[in-house]
Parts: sequence; C-alpha cells; structure tokens
Amino acid sequence: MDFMKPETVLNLDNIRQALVRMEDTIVFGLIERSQFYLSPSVYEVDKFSIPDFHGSFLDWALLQMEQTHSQIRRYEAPDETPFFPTKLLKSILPPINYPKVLASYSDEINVNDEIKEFYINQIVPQVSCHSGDQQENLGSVSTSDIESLQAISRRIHFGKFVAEAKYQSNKEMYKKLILAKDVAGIEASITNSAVEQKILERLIEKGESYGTDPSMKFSQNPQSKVKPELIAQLYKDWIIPLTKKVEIDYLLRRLEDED
Ligand SMILES: C=C(O[C@@H]1C=C(C(=O)O)C=C[C@H]1O)C(=O)O
Repeated sequence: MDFMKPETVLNLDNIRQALVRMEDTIVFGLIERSQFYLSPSVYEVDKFSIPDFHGSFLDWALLQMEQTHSQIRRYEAPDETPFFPTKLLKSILPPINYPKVLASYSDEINVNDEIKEFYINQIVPQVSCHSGDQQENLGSVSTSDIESLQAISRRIHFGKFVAEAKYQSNKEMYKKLILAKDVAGIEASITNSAVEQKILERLIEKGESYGTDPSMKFSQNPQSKVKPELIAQLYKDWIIPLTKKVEIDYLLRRLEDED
C-alpha cells in the first residue's frame, strides 16, 4: 500500500486487500514458531542477567530491534506501531513527509501490551511443538516471536486506517455516536460479520495448504504444523477483537481533530 497516496490508503477495499495479504505473514510466522519448544526462559523476567536492563529476554531482544529500526525511521511510517514507544532513538535518515491520512493522535492508539500478553500466554502455548526449553534455540525462538508480534501488531493497528475510512464515509453518523460516547453503537457500526466470517474460512484454507508438506497432501495423516482451526480461532478470539478495539479507540477521539 502506497502511504504517499491518501486516496488509495483510505479506500476500504484496498485496506481489506492489505489485511488479506497480512494473513500470509501471520500464518507462516505461526508455522515457523511451531517448530520450536515452548521456551519459557525467553519470557521469564530477569532470567538472564542483561546489563542495564530488567525484563524478559524477549523484551530485551524486541527493544534492541525497535531501537535499531527507529534509527532507520521505521516508526515514522503510519502503519508501524512500536512496543516500546518511549524508548525509540532518533533517526539517522531524514524524515519522510507522509501525507496526513490519520488523526493527529493516531500514534497514541497502541494496544501492543495486550498483543504481547495474548501472544505469550495464549498463542505460543498452543502452537509450540513441545513444552520446556531448547537452550540452543532461545535466540531463534525470540527472533520468530518478534517477527510474529510485529506482523500481528501491524495487522491489528491497521484498524486505524479502517476506522478513518469508515469515518470519512459517514461523518454525520459517527459524530452523533462519538458525542453520545455510544461505544456499543460505534462497535455495531464498524462490525461487518460477513467479512469476518470470510476471513475465518480463508484462514482455515490457508492453514491447510501452507501448514502441510505438499508431498504429504494426499497421505493419510498430512502433518499440518499448526492446526488450521487454531489459526482461525486465534483470529476470532484475539486478532479481530483487538482490531475492532483499535477502531473504536480511534473513533472515540476522532472529533479532537474536527474544527
Ligand atoms: C477490519 C474491518 O472492521 C472489522 C474488523 C474485521 C477484522 O478485524 O477482520 C473485519 C470486519 C469488521 O468487523 C473491516 O470492516 O474490514
């Protein structure tokens, strides 16, 4: 998606196509993670002594990644939302003047703490292949987790673009709902159950085709690496609800930018 062209960025069909493409990254990321053990050491606070840092190995590795990427202006992009927004570093590259597409407060809409919580406590235990640690794989596990966390975060925070597109298409209705602080009304207006159902059905198909070794496709027991139903369930229970939370949180503040 070309964020330099507001007219394409706020087209709901374009946004939905981008969300479909993000499914592939998320599904492959979960399949990648499924080859590793649960690796509780990665998530345990202060398990490893790291100079000038208190937290889990995953948090430390994710912070290093975000500080490095912030210096090449990754988090100036409107579709990137950091897990450690207060710890980013100054970019070495000159700023890109992205056209103003989202509301002025959009960077403050950040549900990454909730994303990390459900990823570690709900997703990892269900996709990892064995309980326990594989000492030699802790680095690979954290790298795999970071890739999945960033892909899931980008997908969920794309809800800002969805919300802005919906707001632009029906300002009067949303102004009434926002002024009335009608959260249920806003949630009902942004919900499209047909789109959600199609997403869940497509995810099962993708989980079946991506997660199974093609040479075993017609065997009695294709070794699907992550149960397709599990991928759909994770979207249903976590990814879609949090995307809608981002939409609602974004819309509730939208009149801050209206004259
Ligand atoms: C993203 C949208 O908004 C809502 C959230 C969806 C999701 O997270 O997949 C799908 C449909 C809507 O209920 C949309 O309308 O496309």
